[in-house]
This record gives sequence, C-alpha cells and structure tokens, in this order.
Amino acid sequence: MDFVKTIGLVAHDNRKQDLIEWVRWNYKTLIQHRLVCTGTTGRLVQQTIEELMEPGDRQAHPIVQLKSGPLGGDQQMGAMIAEGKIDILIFLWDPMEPQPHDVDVKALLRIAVLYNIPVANNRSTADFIISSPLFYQQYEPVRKDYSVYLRRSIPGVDARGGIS
Ligand SMILES: O=C(CO)COP(=O)(O)O
Repeated sequence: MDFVKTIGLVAHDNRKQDLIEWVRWNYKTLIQHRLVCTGTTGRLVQQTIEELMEPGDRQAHPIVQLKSGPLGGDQQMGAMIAEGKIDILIFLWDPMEPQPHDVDVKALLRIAVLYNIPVANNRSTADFIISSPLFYQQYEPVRKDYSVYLRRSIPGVDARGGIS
C-alpha cells in the first residue's frame, strides 16, 4: 500500500457515534487519504468532514459511498478488498445486536483476514492503526500463497482441468 491509503469505514447504527467521534478526532489525517464507506456511514462521515473543514483544508479525494451495508454495501467492500482496492478496514460492528445481514458482516470480516489487511473493530485498535508509524509509509502486507489450494484435486476433474 502506498503513502496515501484507501481506508474502508463502516459502522453499525449503535457504533456510528463512536466512528464519527473517531473521524472528528482524526479528520486532519483522514482528509489526506481515500475513504470508502458503506452508504449511511459514508453520508455521516462526509457531513462530519464538511462541518470540520477550515479555510486552507482540502479533502484530497471525494469519499466513495457504497450501498448501505444491509443492501449489499458490506459485500461491495469485501469485493474491493479481494481486488486489492482497500488497504485498511475500520469496521465498528455491534457486539450486542444481531443484524439482518450478519452473514455479509461475517463475510467481510473473513475476507479482510484472508487478504491480511489491517482491521480495527473497536476504537482503541483504530487509534493504534492510525498512530502506527506504518500508517505513514509504504507497506505491503504479506499475502499467503494459495497456489496449492488452487491446484487441488477435485473429484471428477482430471489433472488438466477437464471434466471426466
Ligand atoms: O450495516 C453496515 C455494516 O454491516 C453499515 O451500513 P451503513 O453504513 O449503510 O449503515
């Protein structure tokens, strides 16, 4: 990942206040990076940044707003991670309430681990990530080699990939 990071921001309704406070606290840093958010989170993050903008501040990149989480936004975020388009994920999910799209939440968390991107699920981890020296330099997460998995034998499929 480059000096300018692409940061995914997502929060469930009971955690949106937490995320917005974190954005307020870190807004001078965040406006220098690319932000990709699920729908409602993105709208609130955009409003917060607009409120805080002072003369001379410049938002380097427009915020990308995906669909709302339950309407496919978590899946869009996961797809972007799989495509290498998200460097860091801040996802404040609600540990106290089930969500209608719990399977999508689980899929997003899984794909973030699979691609070994830094993930924060609470504010203190988000604080650690944004204050890490690694945040301010180029960094390439080590990706596991899945070639053995891709070459696995499948019943009914021959070694050259033909269906027998
Ligand atoms: O549901 C979410 C994450 O699972 C967040 O979606 P919104 O940002 O659209 O509220």
